[in-house]
Amino acid sequence: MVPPAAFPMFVSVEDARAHLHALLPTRPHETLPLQAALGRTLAESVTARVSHPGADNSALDGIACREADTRAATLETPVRLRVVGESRAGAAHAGTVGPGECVRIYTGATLPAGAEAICPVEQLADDGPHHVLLRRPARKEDVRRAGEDFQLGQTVLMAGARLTPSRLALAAAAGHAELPVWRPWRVGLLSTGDEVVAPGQPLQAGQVYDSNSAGLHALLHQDGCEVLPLGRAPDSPEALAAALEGTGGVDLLVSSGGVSMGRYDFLRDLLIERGQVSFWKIRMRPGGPALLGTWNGLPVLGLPGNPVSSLVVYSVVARPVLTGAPLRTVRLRAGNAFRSLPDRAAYWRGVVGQGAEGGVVRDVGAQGSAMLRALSHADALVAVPEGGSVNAGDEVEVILL
Ligand SMILES: Nc1nc2c(c(=O)[nH]1)N[C@H]1C(S)=C(S)[C@@H](COP(=O)(O)OP(=O)(O)OC[C@H]3O[C@@H](n4cnc5c(N)ncnc54)[C@H](O)[C@@H]3O)O[C@H]1N2
Ligand code: MOO
Repeated sequence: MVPPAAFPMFVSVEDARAHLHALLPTRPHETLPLQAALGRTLAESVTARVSHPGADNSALDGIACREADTRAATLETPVRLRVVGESRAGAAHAGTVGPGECVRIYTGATLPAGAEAICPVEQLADDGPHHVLLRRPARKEDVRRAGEDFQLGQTVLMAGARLTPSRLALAAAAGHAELPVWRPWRVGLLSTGDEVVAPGQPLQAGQVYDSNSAGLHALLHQDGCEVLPLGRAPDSPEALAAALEGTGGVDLLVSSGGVSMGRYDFLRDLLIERGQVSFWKIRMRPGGPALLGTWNGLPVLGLPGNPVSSLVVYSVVARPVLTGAPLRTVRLRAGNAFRSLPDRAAYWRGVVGQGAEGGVVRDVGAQGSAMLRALSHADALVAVPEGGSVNAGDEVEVILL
């Protein structure tokens, strides 16, 4: 009888993510000024310290007045109003606007008491020094209401949000000069294999250039991680163990290669025999052989060596865990048939386009695990659940890359 494995095997994609999440340490917060926080993840929700706008104000340069006074205004029969003052951004008119009166007002300036509508300068003509003629009615829609964007005390950004330029602008408008963010994940990145050579070096027969480091480094960087490149380790248990020891305090080591069924797949042996394994093999294709475990307390995500597989497993399993945000998915019509095996979810490399009835996704052609050129054309992964089969024209779940 074959003894049961001492660790989970053939886990689902969801379980693989949960295992990775469970292995990662808790990170400290830090507080950063807005200009340093781009791309970081908020550690606490942000509440507004002011309302925005702070008061009813004008969306246009023009005059503010009582709307009812101006309803009859046309080009031929303009309405005449008396100008009783001026309201500028930062210097509001103190008085009240009465019937038949208006104040000159500028974009962003507080609406004076009594006025509730705006007529822009393009629709005005001066009629002597103290009067204006309106060629059309003033409109309430051109008043920006106090708090219409957000209100004092309202939560404007949720913990876990990735800080984009527009979110930094929002935080500033809400009165925050600095924000609490998580320290970025520190990730060591290692390629394994005797045959793997740094690009730019001469290539001997049987060798391949290290594409995994280039692709994974870029993905990690895009996801806000601090990457420590550890280069390449040959297929020897000693060299691999030395590489695992030399990671200098990273939160996670991401490696590629050496996790499948071969005799020289030593990363697998090291973690199984001398480390701890959280799981080996994921019910997904490509990327099935991936392995997760720890080496002296260091979490190690062993991605498969095949170039497409390593990038796809990272994107599907590791990305949502490291960013703390769900993958961006859409449902689109399939431009061709997609299927999966009974016991594996499939992630087809696809390209999103426009069909007669809206968005459509087609496969990029070559789906082999070493076909990087086809992957480079893909902007999406078509996710087909285990045992699934999708016909052209059906709706399918699409992960945007
Ligand atoms: N008998 C079986 N063989 C294989 C299975 C299996 O289930 N049974 N699984 C296959 C699948 S699926 C994959 S994926 C690969 C994964 O293998 P490893 O993770 O052990 O990776 P290696 O054997 O080290 O390399 C595989 C392939 O990838 C190339 N490679 C490796 N590292 C890099 C790199 N940094 N840059 C570019 N290319 C790289 C390597 O040269 C090999 O061609 O196993 C299958 N086999
Ligand atoms: O992950 Mo292997 O992904 O099918 O080549």
